Amino acid sequence: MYALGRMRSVWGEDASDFKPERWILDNGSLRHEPSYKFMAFNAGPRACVGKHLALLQMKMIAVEVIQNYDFKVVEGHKIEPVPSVILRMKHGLKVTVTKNDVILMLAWLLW
Ligand code: HEM
Repeated sequence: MYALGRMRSVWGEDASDFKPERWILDNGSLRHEPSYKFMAFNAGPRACVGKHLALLQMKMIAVEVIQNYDFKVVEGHKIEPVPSVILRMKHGLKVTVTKNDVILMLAWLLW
């Protein structure tokens, strides 16, 4: 898959593994990578000035949503990226969203 191949070439063979500890050095400090490895906000003197605000908002939304809902990808749904500068999903991401074990809706997350 294009996106996974690209991720591995930048972040290593275990790129798709959930490993938060990959960002912590043996001495306990944070590991920094060159900003050019993550192009969404670009890098250098004209990089996006809203980057930290945007990332903070995304994290706040993710925490709220993950704490209150469960997401399950609909079986058989084809997950395919669109090869482009930004990472989009060709068919969206079809998921079942549940809260307190009650099925609320069948949602299409287009991003
Ligand atoms: C997901 C959200 C965002 C993405 C992906 C994004 C991405 C980008 C990119 C790619 C650039 C061009 C950088 C370059 O020319 O090298 C840019 C510039 C800029 N962004 Fe964002 N941005 C986001 C959110 C925001 C927010 C929330 C703000 C303001 C609160 C903001 C303010 C700006 C400004 C002022 C520039 C121009 C910087 C300059 O030319 O010196 N952006 N952004």
